[in-house]
Parts: sequence; structure tokens; C-alpha cells
Amino acid sequence: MGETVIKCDHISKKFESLKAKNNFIEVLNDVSFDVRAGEFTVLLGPGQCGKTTLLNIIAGHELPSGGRVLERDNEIKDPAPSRGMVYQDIRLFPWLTVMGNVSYGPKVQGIDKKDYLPRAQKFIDLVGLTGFEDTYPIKLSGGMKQRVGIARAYCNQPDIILMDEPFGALDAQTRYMMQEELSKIWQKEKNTVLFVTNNIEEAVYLADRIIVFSRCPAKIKKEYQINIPRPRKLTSVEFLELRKEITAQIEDDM
Ligand SMILES: Nc1ncnc2c1ncn2[C@@H]1O[C@H](COP(=O)(O)OP(=O)(O)OP(=O)(O)O)[C@@H](O)[C@H]1O
Repeated sequence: MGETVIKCDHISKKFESLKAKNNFIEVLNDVSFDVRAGEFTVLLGPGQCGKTTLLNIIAGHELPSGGRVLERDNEIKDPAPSRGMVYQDIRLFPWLTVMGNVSYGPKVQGIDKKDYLPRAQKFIDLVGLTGFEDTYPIKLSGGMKQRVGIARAYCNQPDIILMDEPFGALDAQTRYMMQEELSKIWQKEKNTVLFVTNNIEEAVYLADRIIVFSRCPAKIKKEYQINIPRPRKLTSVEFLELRKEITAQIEDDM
């Protein structure tokens, strides 16, 4: 088991209600877990339960109301390049090419071109976009844009990649293809990923470990270690059994 990269220590979060002043909604309730190096961890929970809020706290975009998050023993208070983000709404720069988008992070950090260009090319190749280096985002499909988002996150060489429902806006077939590609990339690079989804099948397909959350305010309900060998088959008996077990766990909450 790898060392701890992220430690969520009794995180709670309350937001002031948008409707009434001095009225607070509790979104996260005493959430504690670790993310270990080289592990693919999935946070699975129903819509609006607080998953994005938790990821934003880990990214440093939001502060918790209680508890703290540590990245290798340092308390997280701000965003940092060591924590890469992949969003559902991909947020590419429309005025930059694929290469421009992928290499943007190391470029603004002042890293030498001769170091980051080969790295950017490596990740463009890895996500299957060889030949599209000079293409602008407007010419790319949703799946291709998401590939650029993944290559961009990897190119920054972060300590951890945080993925917030990255395939949520894709059609079912493209989504499945992207899950397969991401699994292959992860098996090759073995980096630390924290992936948020509300899709049980996606979680079982990708994860080493699934952390299941309750409805809002989100609490951890259960953790599953997934030992099914990769590449995983959606129709294998062990896959279907685990999917059924987790579905029952979530239905329990309804
Ligand atoms: N800045 C904010 N102010 C007030 N309420 C907020 C704020 N941000 C999020 N919330 C509320 O917190 C709750 C959880 O939202 P969040 O986006 O974290 O859930 P989620 O599990 O990621 O949802 P989904 O899966 O639908 O994306 C929602 O009720 C949302 O309206």
C-alpha cells in the first residue's frame, strides 16, 4: 500500500442558504478518509450529496467549516499545481490549440520548453490525439475535448489528479470508451487519482477503492476494496455481483 497523499480529517461543510440569511445547510458531515499513492479512489454518491463540494475543498477552492485536509502533512488552504483537476465542463482555452492547452500549465510555471513539449506530446499520444496537436477546441467532439482535459492534467505532473464526473456529459458509448481509455492510462502511469461519480458501473469499472456516500449531508456509508483484475468486463460474474451489492447499499438510503 502506498503512502498517504491526501488526508481528509473530520471534514464538515455548511453553506449559508441562498434563500434565507442566517439559515445554513449542512452538506458534509464528519468525513474522514485517506487517499494513498498510486491508488484509483472513487467517491460514489447520489446527485447533490456534496461530492463536488468535497473535491473543491481538497483542490483548495473552498475551505471546510470544520476539520482539515492535508496533502502530505501540509494543510490545504489554496489551489496548487500539485493537485490537478479534470472537470465535467472541460474548460479548455478556445484560443489555444490542443498542444497549447495541454502544455499551458508547465508553460506558465516557467518550465523550459524542451522539458515540457516532449511531455505534452507524450500525453497527447497517450490519450489518442496524435495528429490533432494544432487543432482548436471548436473542431473537437466532446470526448476529444475531455481527452485534452485529461492530457492537460497529466502534463502538469501533479501529485494527485482530482476528476469531477469527467464523463458525466458524454453519451453512453463515448463514456464507456473514455472509461476504458482512462483505465489503460492509469495502468500505464499508476498515478494517484480521486474520481467523483454518481454512476455505480463507472465506479466498479475504474476503482481500486470505492467510498460510498449517503444523501446530503454526505457521510461515508461504506468502503469497498475492488480486487477485480483489469481489464474488467462489465458482464463478468464478479463485476455484476459487486455492482448489485453496491446498488443495494445505495437503495437502502432512498
Ligand atoms: N456556494 C454554495 N452556496 C450554497 N449552497 C451550495 C453552494 N455550493 C453547493 N451548495 C449546495 O450543496 C449541495 C451539494 O452540492 P454539490 O455540488 O457538492 O453536490 P454533488 O454531489 O457534487 O452533486 P452532483 O452529483 O449533482 O454534481 C447542493 O444542495 C448545493 O446546492
